[in-house]
Amino acid sequence: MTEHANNIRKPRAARRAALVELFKLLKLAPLPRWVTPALIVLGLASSLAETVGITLVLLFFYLAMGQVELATSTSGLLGEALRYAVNWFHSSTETAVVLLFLIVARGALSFINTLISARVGEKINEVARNRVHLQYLSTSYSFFQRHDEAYLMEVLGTETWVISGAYASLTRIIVSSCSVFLFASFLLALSIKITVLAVAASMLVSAGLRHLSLPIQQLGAGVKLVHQKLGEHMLMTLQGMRTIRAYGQEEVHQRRFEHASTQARQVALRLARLSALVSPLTEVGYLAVLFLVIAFADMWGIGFATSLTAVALLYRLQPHMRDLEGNLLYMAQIEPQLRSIRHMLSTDDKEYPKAGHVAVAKLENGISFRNVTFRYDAGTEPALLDVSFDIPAGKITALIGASGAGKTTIVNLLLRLYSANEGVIRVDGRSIEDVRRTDWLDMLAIAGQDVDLVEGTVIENVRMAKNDASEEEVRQALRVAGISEVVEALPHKYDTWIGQHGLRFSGGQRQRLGLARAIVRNPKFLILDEAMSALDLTLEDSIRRAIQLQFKDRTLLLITHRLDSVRDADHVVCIENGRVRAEGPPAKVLASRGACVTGTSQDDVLTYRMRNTVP
Ligand SMILES: Nc1ncnc2c1ncn2[C@@H]1O[C@H](COP(=O)(O)OP(=O)(O)OP(=O)(O)O)[C@@H](O)[C@H]1O
Repeated sequence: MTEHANNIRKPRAARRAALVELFKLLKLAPLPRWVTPALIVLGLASSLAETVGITLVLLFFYLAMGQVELATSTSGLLGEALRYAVNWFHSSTETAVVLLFLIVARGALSFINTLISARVGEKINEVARNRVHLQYLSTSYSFFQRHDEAYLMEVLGTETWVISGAYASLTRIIVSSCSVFLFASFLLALSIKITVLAVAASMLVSAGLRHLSLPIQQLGAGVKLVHQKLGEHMLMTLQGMRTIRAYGQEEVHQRRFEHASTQARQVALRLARLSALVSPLTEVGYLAVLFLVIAFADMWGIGFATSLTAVALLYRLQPHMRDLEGNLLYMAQIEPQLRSIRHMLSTDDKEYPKAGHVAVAKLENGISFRNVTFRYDAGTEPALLDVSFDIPAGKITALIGASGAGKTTIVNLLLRLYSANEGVIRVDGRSIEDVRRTDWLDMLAIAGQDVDLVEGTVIENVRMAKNDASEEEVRQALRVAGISEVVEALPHKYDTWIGQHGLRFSGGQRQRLGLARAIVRNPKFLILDEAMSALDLTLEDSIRRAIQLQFKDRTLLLITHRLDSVRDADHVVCIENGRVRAEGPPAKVLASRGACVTGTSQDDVLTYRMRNTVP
């Protein structure tokens, strides 16, 4: 599903919103106080060098042609300045040297400006990227259930890069505005009439050009959506490679990808076409202003030298106006991206797991669920309803029940991926929400039927549970999980690359790697959620016994469909349709009829396994 957070604003509102979003994002990496004034001063200095340069170019030509009187006949304040300059520069060579100096100075100023802007922009990018990543790791787990993976990838992987572009654009807007201001001042110093005419005509051109804003901005939002769609297809191909090939769906997926890819090209092309129009249209518009000024200057009887200076100033003003228009349009275009980064970073609309404050280091009495009700989504049927049961410390508790009964939901609550809507879960008598989350998670480990192996080596995967585990600890954990011989026989042993999702290993081998990961943590509370469902019964028996031996006197929660495992347990809890059906010693629970028994018969085990081992 594609996220639709892209309501289009009016261009002016979008530009303003983009600037507001950018200023809010700039707070992420507070800028040194000198940055903005320095950028403005540099912008002004560079524009001053340019405007003075233009005046000197004219003087250079007048001197070279031996027509110094043209310089002195220029009107207004600029005329005064030229008359003053004539006293300083006696030859065109002297003027050329100063001109060269001004050109070099302008280049140096613009270089420094770009460097500062890039440095600040990249810093903000980095901080924003890190913050978004941290946000992903720290918000509630349900946040991810509500958001599209491709959208999350797009925001973190692509959109955070936009901020430096936005900042560069902002600095260009500052510099161009400084230039426009200085050029306008020089023009004003030359002739008020010409300035009024040029400003009025320029405003008309600018207003016309802004008509391009809305379509460009809409296409900007469109680019964001098609990129996201393309991302979804990429993820589907990479994550579903095995299924796609098993069902011969390559052609269908290629067709869908190509369709999304074509859409991406078309939208990008339309955007490029419109954006490309900005520059020539601006040029034509401002050239029209220039001709208008020439015509009116002639009509008003303004002298040649004054008209020529005005034309030179207006001509050089053009690129700055183009730059200003282009950057304002770019701001409108990237507003949706800036908005989604800010949305992702905002903390007001998100929930965070409670950190808890009570320190815990051991589990002495056990865990109790009391009248716990939990819904994954508000308004839906509860996955657990008024559930009360105990997991005694230092004992093996088997959690049984038919598929969909609510067993994994109980584990999810224990892992604090979610919080109960009603009721309370207690750890040694204290609410699990009050217990310090990090302490609690340090005490437990989980292995499940779906093993979340990550791309990396065997040893890296096992060490995910304990970063500083020694090689000996890893070896021992692999031994208890019954996988050490398999790993030792591999050419690269512990450094074997396990491939995407561990697909270089069989399902049962993957589960045993997951078990080794849980074991290496040496937890006080071990949860095995059908962690051996892909193993043959003999192997499962021997590993289970090895684990029980290693974790003797620790708290074990086994979610299983195996009758033998249930019989071996000290305590059994049977869940049916989100409610506790029975609880007590194995003999008592297994004697009850219904879901508790059908969920654990050997026949069920086989049916279950056949179902789960189909590729
Ligand atoms: N992330 C989720 N969002 C919404 N509903 C969910 C989610 N996970 C599970 N459910 C629903 O909650 C109910 C209990 O699911 P749960 O995974 O706890 O069952 P289970 O007993 O572990 O099943 P199984 O033995 O098949 O793994 C089911 O109706 C399931 O559809």
